[in-house]
Amino acid sequence: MSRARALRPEGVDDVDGRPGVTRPHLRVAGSRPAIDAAAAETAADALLTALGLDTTSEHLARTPHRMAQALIEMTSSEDFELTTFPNDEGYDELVLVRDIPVQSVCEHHILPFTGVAHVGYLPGRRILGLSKFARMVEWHARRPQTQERLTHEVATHLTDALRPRGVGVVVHAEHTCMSLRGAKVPGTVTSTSALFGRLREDPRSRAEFLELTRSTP
Ligand SMILES: Nc1nc2c(ncn2[C@@H]2O[C@H](COP(=O)(O)OP(=O)(O)OP(=O)(O)O)[C@@H](O)[C@H]2O)c(=O)[nH]1
Ligand SMILES: [Zn+2]
Repeated sequence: MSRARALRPEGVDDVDGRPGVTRPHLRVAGSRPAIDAAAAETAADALLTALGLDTTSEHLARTPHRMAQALIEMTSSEDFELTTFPNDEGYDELVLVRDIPVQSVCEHHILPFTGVAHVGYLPGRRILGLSKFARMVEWHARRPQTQERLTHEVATHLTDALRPRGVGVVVHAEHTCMSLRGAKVPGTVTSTSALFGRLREDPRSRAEFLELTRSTP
């Protein structure tokens, strides 16, 4: 099953003949093969055993199952319909949805990173259903990621879907691979941004966007 089909450039592709409703497009890297939950559980059992845990004990008997299910849940996003509307009023100021929760997993350690995303755009011919900003962030976050790629993917997705005059995405997140292990620096926040169009090129729009998205979790 393909995750979704590619959007038409103008972002008015349809789902079941409904104009303005699209589904997320394929990732540049290609769609992911089907998840094998049974194999994941067997592998989790082997990993726990290799770590010296007794998965035959009553306490841990279902831990390989839970572990596999938890990892599947944290790295699987649900498709959604991306509803857009015509910008009949010609609204041309910034639309910004702030503090969207980010829950992702770093692809280097398969450990969570969490924080917030601020997503905004300067509308062109179409506007986006407000709930879809959060769905879009979640869709790109629920897989092994880097924060940079996540930020860029959301900005690209919004650009493809709406062809707006400008797009800006800022993500502030804490990586548990840095806070709980390794460097062990809890409280460090990584900030990333992707700015396209006027939000990148026009100094006033850029400054306004960055000022409004400065806050961290
Ligand atoms: N750029 C980027 N790096 C990340 C992200 N998530 C984790 N990393 C980093 O990926 C790097 C992997 O480096 P390695 O040296 O191979 O891994 P490691 O030996 O576990 O490194 P330490 O974490 O320093 O102990 C680490 O520096 C992580 O902090 C991310 O979203 N973006
Ligand atoms: Zn990591």
